[in-house]
Amino acid sequence: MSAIAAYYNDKSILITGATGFVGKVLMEKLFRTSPDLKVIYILVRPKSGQTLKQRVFSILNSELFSKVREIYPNVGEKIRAIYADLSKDDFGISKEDMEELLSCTNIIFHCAATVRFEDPLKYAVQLNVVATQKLLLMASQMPKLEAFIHLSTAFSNCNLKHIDEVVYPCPGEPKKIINAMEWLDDAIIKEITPKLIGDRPNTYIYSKALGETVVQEEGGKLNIAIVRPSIISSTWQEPFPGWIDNVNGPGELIIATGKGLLQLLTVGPMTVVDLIPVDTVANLILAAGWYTAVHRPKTMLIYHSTSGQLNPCYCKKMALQVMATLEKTPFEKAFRRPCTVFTTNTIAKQFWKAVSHRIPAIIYDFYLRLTGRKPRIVKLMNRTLNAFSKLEYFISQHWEWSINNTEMLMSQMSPEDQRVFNFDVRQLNWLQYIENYVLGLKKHLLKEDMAGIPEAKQHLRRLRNINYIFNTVIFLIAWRLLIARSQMARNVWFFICSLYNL
Ligand SMILES: CCCCCCCCCCCCCCCC(=O)SCCNC(=O)CCNC(=O)[C@H](O)C(C)(C)COP(=O)(O)OP(=O)(O)OC[C@H]1O[C@@H](n2cnc3c(N)ncnc32)[C@H](O)[C@@H]1OP(=O)(O)O
Ligand SMILES: NC(=O)C1=CN([C@@H]2O[C@H](COP(=O)(O)OP(=O)(O)OC[C@H]3O[C@@H](n4cnc5c(N)ncnc54)[C@H](OP(=O)(O)O)[C@@H]3O)[C@@H](O)[C@H]2O)C=CC1
Repeated sequence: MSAIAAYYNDKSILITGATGFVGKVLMEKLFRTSPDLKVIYILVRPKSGQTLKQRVFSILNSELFSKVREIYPNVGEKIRAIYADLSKDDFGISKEDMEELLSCTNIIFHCAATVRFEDPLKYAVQLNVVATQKLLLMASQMPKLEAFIHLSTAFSNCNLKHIDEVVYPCPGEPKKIINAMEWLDDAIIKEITPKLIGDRPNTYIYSKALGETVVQEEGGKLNIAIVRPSIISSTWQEPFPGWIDNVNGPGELIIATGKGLLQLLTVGPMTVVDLIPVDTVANLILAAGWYTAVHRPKTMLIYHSTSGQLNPCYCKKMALQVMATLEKTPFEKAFRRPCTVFTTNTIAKQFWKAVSHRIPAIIYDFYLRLTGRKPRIVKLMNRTLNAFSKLEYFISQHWEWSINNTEMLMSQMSPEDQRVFNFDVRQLNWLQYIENYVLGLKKHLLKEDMAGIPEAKQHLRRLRNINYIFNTVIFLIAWRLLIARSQMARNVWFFICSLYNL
């Protein structure tokens, strides 16, 4: 049997962020590989009118958990959902729940965070720094704790081009920043945010970097490891290929491309996009938890969960595969036919943004107004272009991450562990993976049925015809105006007419 799977059997595991993208996959894998684990405590808040119980119920009844339900129909009995809001002082956890957590927890996986790039700095610090600090304090009072795994991001030091497995100094001492966030006025915080975050692109990345410093400085005698994934994407293999329920990052751009909203990609032919499948990340987290608890390394280890070093995914190749998949299995109700222009030129980019994005959106909204409907495309286009400009940072540059610790971890695992908790991305076939990713977005996120494909194709054919007609009309108008103004154009026109005896 796998030593890692055996390790988690009989353990009480605390997961924060278990309702999120990574947390769900982590929990699913734990139940599937270590069904004899004692309990998984999850810190959850009520959300969108759903109680804790309803949230857990909908996760356990989702497609992601279908294999777990087969193996283990009463899986719900092993989950203890504990009310907690990490943005509150003491997380709002009741005294009894806190006592149980402190006395029973063996391992903590800290996945919760706010991942929105542009949250106000105060909120990002509250969630990604202060909550981490409080969780460390809780952990220090847990007598049975064996390991604390903190999830950060590979981009926490994206101001550097080569990133080692160390915690780098961050502008601003966490304690001072936390203090300042408590008493400074929101308007002042907003004003000083660009100065504070310095050469990091947004408040999310900055707060994750600060969070790492807190882990290093305040981890004390705890047995800690940090896992830094790059751009987390749909599942590669487990529990089945292509699962995703999150629109963050590439998903947002692929959907916008499939719906014909985004027709531009600012990448060169050799630009690498550092994708890492979510099941690979979960496997690495579990392996790191086992290694930290069992081998107790003397210093805190940082593991990069990235793909670029071992098996790079070239952005242009990826985009072409996205387009090829969309050709076979288009998304429904597209605004325009999917099409991508590749450029790295700033002027060309602005031109395409205006000509193939904003102008068609304005025309379509005008048409909606004329037909008595509510205009909505300009707003959607602005959102898409805004999201694109925020994500562009991560595809227009290149980073290198050291993977010594990750490789060391793999070498410490038995062949059986390497198979069950596989995070070796060298085995990944990107073309097949991207196809499954696009299909996964269609199925699990957009909830589109494969039976709707003929209708979606028909819709795209209509859009193509409208496009032809539109382009012909524009060409004729432009030509007519040119003939009216230029003798040369008139001569060319008469020449063409004489050729055809018109
Ligand atoms: C061919 C392709 C190749 C791809 C090539 C791969 C490139 C791939 C690069 C990725 C690179 C990431 C690398 C990060 C690495 C970490 O560690 S990041 C962790 C993950 N976090 C993220 O990815 C978060 C990124 N997103 C954000 O922070 C925010 O969405 C943005 C981009 C700043 C935009 O913020 P915003 O303008 O405030 O918009 P937001 O509040 O998100 O949306 C408002 C509403 O508009 C909707 N909306 C937003 N955008 C859209 C849209 N495009 N369409 C429709 N509705 C939309 C929302 O659903 C929302 O609706 P409600 O929920 O209010 O009903
Ligand atoms: N996604 C990515 O591409 C990457 C993510 N990461 C890191 O991985 C981790 C997980 O990210 P991911 O799963 O994608 O993020 P999600 O946004 O999907 O999940 C975030 C989780 O944090 C929880 N959470 C947020 N705020 C609170 C709060 N106030 N109280 C309690 N819980 C809260 C959410 O709960 P709720 O459901 O209630 O909102 C959710 O469970 C994060 O630490 C992130 O920084 C690193 C690199 C890339």
